[in-house]
Amino acid sequence: MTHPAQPKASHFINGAYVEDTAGTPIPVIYAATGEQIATVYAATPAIVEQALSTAKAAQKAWAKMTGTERGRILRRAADIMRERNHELSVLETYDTGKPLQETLVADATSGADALEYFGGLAGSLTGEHIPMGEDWVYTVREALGLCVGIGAWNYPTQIACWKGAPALACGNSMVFKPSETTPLCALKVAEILHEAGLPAGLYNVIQGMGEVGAALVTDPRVDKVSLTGSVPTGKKVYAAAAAGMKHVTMELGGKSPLIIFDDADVENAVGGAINGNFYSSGQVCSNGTRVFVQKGIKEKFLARLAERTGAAVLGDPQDEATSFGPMVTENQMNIVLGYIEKGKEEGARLICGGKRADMPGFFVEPTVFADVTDDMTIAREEIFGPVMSVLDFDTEEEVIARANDTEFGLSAGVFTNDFSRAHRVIGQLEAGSCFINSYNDAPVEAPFGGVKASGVGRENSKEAIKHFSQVKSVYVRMGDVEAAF
Ligand SMILES: NC(=O)c1ccc[n+]([C@@H]2O[C@H](COP(=O)([O-])OP(=O)(O)OC[C@H]3O[C@@H](n4cnc5c(N)ncnc54)[C@H](O)[C@@H]3O)[C@@H](O)[C@H]2O)c1
Ligand SMILES: NCCCC=O
Repeated sequence: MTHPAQPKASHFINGAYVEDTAGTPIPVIYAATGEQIATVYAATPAIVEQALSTAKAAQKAWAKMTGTERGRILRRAADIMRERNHELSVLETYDTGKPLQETLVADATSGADALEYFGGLAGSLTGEHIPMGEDWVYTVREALGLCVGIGAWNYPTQIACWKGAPALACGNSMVFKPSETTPLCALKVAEILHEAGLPAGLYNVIQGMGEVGAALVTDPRVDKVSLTGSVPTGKKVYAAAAAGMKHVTMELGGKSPLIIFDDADVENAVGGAINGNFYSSGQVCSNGTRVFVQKGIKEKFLARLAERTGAAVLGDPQDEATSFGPMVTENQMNIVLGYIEKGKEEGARLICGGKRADMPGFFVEPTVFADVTDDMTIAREEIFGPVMSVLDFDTEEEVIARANDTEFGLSAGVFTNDFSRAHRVIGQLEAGSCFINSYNDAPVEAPFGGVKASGVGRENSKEAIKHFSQVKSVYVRMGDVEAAF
């Protein structure tokens, strides 16, 4: 019998599902059991062409509609997503393995927030009037044209919406390629947008691996590329986009610092460290995986952390009582287990976890290492799994320098009851998305993105509008034109 997660077809183009079984088959594996639950096919060159030409053709009429008309469709799509939250969350759980307890509150709901927020902004995208004596300049905020979105596998619904909603609000069209690991959820986003009244051709989803992504990025009809992925992929995609002088947004990886001072509320700091390391089984780009703890509270912090981590419920992700799911794939599990072995070999002290869980599926126990030093592999490389490194520090000055000593700069957090110190420290941290006495909040109203190797541009908030539109300026002369001859 066909699994309920099997989509009607692999691609969604020009307002309808499209299949082309000549493409490479992509198995969809449910991470909690290892069972194949669906198959999609990578886009053939014919499918890539169909998606790009349809998106190119549809965009101009969409940009001519008023922002209010465009926004109404996005807000309708948000309402449908909220009505279907349970069904979409179950699918997200099949796609990623993340527990339903999480997907019910963090995925379709976050996608709906983006559609609602950018739908609300669409009618207010105006230019300005600049007086120049009796002459004047006016500016117009215009769409970029045809945008490509390429997604990572940890938040397939959210990424499809975080890119699609601002792109469409500004009058662009989009071809979105989900990660080949989680190809299912973006198709539902496309289906819902069209059900809400989006004209055909404006939001298309095609499947495939890196080659399909590369074919999209290098196509001369494409005006903008927004990638969520790793730093190595980001470097390739950014270079390819630059060759065609395209706009980019790069949402990439991180190895973010979370700094806990002696005066912090220990219970809150432990909660922040758990949210910043074990949510989505550690598969979150902004995770604060280098937890710097001031020596005075180190042992108290570790004891409470081990106790609370021991309360994680590993199990069937579709059971709402489960609070901790598997790694997305067997490969990702093996990468994470490899890092855990490295941590042990390099002399970090294992506080809890440290191995594959004894159950079916790709589960790795939530793992905490203490006495981690800055040079250890687990403190330098992005693991993208449930492995927390706890490092000691003495002074504020020292911890700021060590926190910044990385190529990455996505996020950073500080826990302290001294608010002058909190702002002083955050002000010196090289990171794009920061937290004080909290960790990993990502509301649509706040800009999200990194500095240094972690990325270029911002998603969410009014900032995202700047990255999906451009400004035309028009000088208007009211008098005669003077010329030299
Ligand atoms: N900053 C953020 O917002 C954010 C959010 C989620 C994940 N991430 C990062 O994503 C990474 C994990 O996701 P992943 O393993 O799917 O990343 P990845 O870099 O392997 O792949 C990302 C996407 O890029 C595509 N791709 C690969 N090569 C390409 C090429 N040459 N041209 C065009 N597209 C290409 C892949 O098919 C996939 O869809 C982590 O590093 C994580 O930190 C960042
Ligand atoms: N909820 C924000 C997740 C973004 C990165 O993985």
